Parts: sequence; C-alpha cells; structure tokens
Amino acid sequence: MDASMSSHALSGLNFSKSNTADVTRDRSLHACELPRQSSWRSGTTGRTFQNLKLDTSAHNRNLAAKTFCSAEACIHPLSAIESPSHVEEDKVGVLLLNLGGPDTLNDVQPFLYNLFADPDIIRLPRLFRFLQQPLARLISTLRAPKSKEGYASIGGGSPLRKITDEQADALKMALEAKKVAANVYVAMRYWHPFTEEAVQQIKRDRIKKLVVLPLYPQYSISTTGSSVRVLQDLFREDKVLSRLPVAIIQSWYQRGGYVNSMADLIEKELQSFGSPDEVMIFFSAHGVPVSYVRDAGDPYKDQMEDCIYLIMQELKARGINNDHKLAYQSRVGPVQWLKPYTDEVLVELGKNGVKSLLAVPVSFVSEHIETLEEIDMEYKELALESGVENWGRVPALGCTSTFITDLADAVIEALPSAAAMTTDTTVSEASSFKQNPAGFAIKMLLGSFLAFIALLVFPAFKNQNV
Ligand SMILES: C=CC1=C(C)c2cc3[nH]c(cc4nc(cc5[nH]c(cc1n2)c(C)c5CCC(=O)O)C(CCC(=O)O)=C4C)c(C)c3C=C
Ligand SMILES: [Fe+2]
Repeated sequence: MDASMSSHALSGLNFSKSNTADVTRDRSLHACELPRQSSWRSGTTGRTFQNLKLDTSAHNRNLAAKTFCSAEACIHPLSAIESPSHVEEDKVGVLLLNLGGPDTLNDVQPFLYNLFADPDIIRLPRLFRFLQQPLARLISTLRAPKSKEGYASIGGGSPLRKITDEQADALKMALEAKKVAANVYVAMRYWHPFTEEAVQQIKRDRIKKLVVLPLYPQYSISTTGSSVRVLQDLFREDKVLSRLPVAIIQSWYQRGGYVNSMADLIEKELQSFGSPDEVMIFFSAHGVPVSYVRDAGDPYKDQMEDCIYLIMQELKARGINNDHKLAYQSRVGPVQWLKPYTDEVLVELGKNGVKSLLAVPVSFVSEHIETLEEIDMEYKELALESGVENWGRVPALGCTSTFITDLADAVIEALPSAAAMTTDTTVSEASSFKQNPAGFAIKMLLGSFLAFIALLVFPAFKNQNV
C-alpha cells in the first residue's frame, strides 16, 4: 500500500498514542496448553467479501453446524492469484478481529472517539454523515469521565489486548499441532494494534493466503461488519492485497467446539451452587440498537437466540434442565436497544423470587469491562438488592483449550475457500476529503455547530447510559 492510500485509510482514526504494535504473535509465547485431537462438529461460515450478504434466517435450526461458502470461492479458490512456481510455499496468515480497548486511562477518550466516529456504531443518515466526527468528539468527551471510572475499577485499562494476544498465541500453537504453519495477527477496530497496522504487517510478511476470524461468535453490523468494512477498504485500495486470497469466517457461534465449551463452563459453574438444579441460567449479551435489526437487517438477534438454543440443547443432552433467560446489556444513548434489558430483568427475577442466578456473558470470548465491571459489580449488586441470594458468573472462554482447538479447525476448514476480493469502484469518504479539502473544512465547521445542537436535543448522552 502506498503512503497516500495508507493515510486515507487512517484519516478517520485518532492515533493519539504512538505504538509500534506487535501484531504478529511470536511462537515462543506459550499461553495455553492444547490437546492434539479434536472431534467436534463444524459449522464455519466462510465467505468472501463479495458474498457479504447477511444471513437473516439464522434462527432456522437447520442452519446450525452447516458449512457455507460461496460457489465462486469454493470452486475456484485460487482463480485470482498469479502463482508462478518459484514463489515460496503458501504462507498462511490468520487475522483475528477484535474491538480493542484503552490500555491506560489516558487512552479512554481517544478510544471512545474512534468508537463513536465509526459509522457502523453511530449510524447517521447519509445527509448527516459530516456530523460523525464532531459528534464523536462531543460524545467521547462527555462519556470519558464515566468510562474512566469503569476502567479504573478494573485495574486502569482494558485487558482485551493481552487476552487477545494470548488467544493468538494459543491459536498459532493449535494450528501447528494440526500441521498448519501460520502467522496469527491481531487487528483491533478502535485501539492498538489497529487493523491498518496488522494489514501492513501481513503485507510485509508476504502472506499468500489469509483467513479472517472475528473474535465475535455472532455477527453484528456493529462488530464483525464494521471491522470487515475497514479491511475491505484497505484491501480494495492496494494492488497486492486486492489479489490476496481471503476467506472470512462471518460467525461461528454454531460450531460444536464453541457450544460444548460454553456448556462445559456452565456445567462446572453450576456445581458451585448449593442446589445446582434451582439456579436460573441468565445469558447476558451485549445489546445493539433495535434499528440495526429492524431496519438494517442485522442478524445479531437471530444468531444470539439460535446460540442460546444450541447451548441449552447441549446442556439438556447432559441432563441439565435448568430454567434460562436471555437479556441484553450495555445500552448507550437515547435510542431503543434490543430488549429485554439485563438490569430490568434482574430486578424482575429477584422480585419474582429467583434466589440463585448464574450470569453467562455470551457475545464475547474475553473478559472485558462489561464482564468485570458491569456484570461482576453493577449487575451483581442490583440482583442482590432485588432479592437474589446466590450469584455466580461463568468466566469468558479466553484460552480454553477445547475452544481454541475448534477455532483452529474453523481456520483450516475455511482455507480452501480463500479467494481474492472483488474490486469495487466506490469512492470512499476519505478520498472525497482529498478531492475537496475546502468543502470538507466547511462541513466540519457546520458539523461542530450541529453537533452542539444535537447535544441539546439528546441530553441522554450526558447521562449514565451513554
Ligand atoms: C458483540 C459485542 C459487542 C457489540 C454488539 C457492541 C456494540 C456496541 N457497543 C457500543 C458502545 C460501546 N461499547 C464499548 C465497549 C465494548 N463493546 C464491546 C462489545 C460489543 N459492542 C466490548 C467487548 C467492549 C469492551 C472493550 C473493553 O475495553 O474492554 C464502549 C466503551 C466502554 C464504555 O464506555 O462503556 C462503548 C461506548 C455501541 C454503541 C454498540 C452498537 C451500536
Ligand atoms: Fe460495545
């Protein structure tokens, strides 16, 4: 990628902290011990960028454990690469996509800025897109004090980078155990190591085939969708990368390895209660605004419900028949989010006489602020105040060996479907800045003014739920 293209792609991000990120995982770091064999059913959805259609029928139980790939990707996996015989053996790369989190309290506001500047997080109508950055600046500044308190209470920063690095190391080792030598890279959406940094490293390493693996079990426009869009922009603008065969695993909540690993954790944690049979299994998923599902066709809710169904089926097969409930946490801003809301359900359950509750975070596979602070502190306190007497929480999967080994299988299954990305002639907003800087400056000024008005109109952004 040449320098100008690179700066285009980076122009929307706040790189307040210089950081030569270690995006490739060193083989010598041993994060987890892994078994040599795995025998889980598989259900990877490996599709290429041009086939990035959302599958909104995921609630159809038949979809579970089925392998998807585009006809083009499967039948002509290498059609778009020039691969002269002298080129070194296929060098495989795996790119883990994740959200990223502030390393220190000073990073909190710029991290939040990057998050709110993402048009997949605050989805403004096209006409108002010029407001995105000024709005992001305002909201991040207003929210930063409360977020800082949260991060301070969990040790002064997000544990996400460290855990994701450990998962990358573990995945590399699991692949090696299956005789696949691969470099594993980490690409964070809102903090270091940024996607752009990881992509540069992939290019420098002359990777010949890439599997993209989001660390979100379920697909959402706001998570996997957003990260893939950034990748798509970076690859489209680069001669070499646009020819690189890529397979994207869109979601993997339906894989046996994930479902079984979650069931294992739940089964184990239930044993810590005096009367395990009487415990309510309480799944708490990160929410998204209702409009994502209703208007934009986000399959997140369907996939979440399907995911809970599969985990409960697995528990039933083990003779565990506890009651369960799904609710959505972490809503932000003045709009309606997926319901029921975790805080409201906890109060209701407590009032209705539920005495033992096991919280299961289900939309993310690492510990993070929303498990360590929101669930372990805020929700626990609320539940106990509401009448719940026994509280437990299932840990995030992290480097659980059965889980990581299954991710390695998912990567291996996706490899044959890797195909070059389509070239798209859409002009990005970043290039419109380059073409018309004066117009851009006017928009920014006007945007700041309108953002100020928006702040007055949506005072909820100043409140606790922002
Ligand atoms: C599947 C997981 C997630 C979805 C879906 C998601 C959507 C989403 N998030 C926000 C706003 C915020 N998210 C924040 C942190 C955060 N979000 C996720 C996961 C999902 N977000 C994680 C794992 C984390 C924690 C990262 C860490 O540092 O540990 C934050 C910042 C934290 C805070 O201030 O509370 C915000 C803000 C929106 C608006 C959204 C969908 C539109
Ligand atoms: Fe979030």
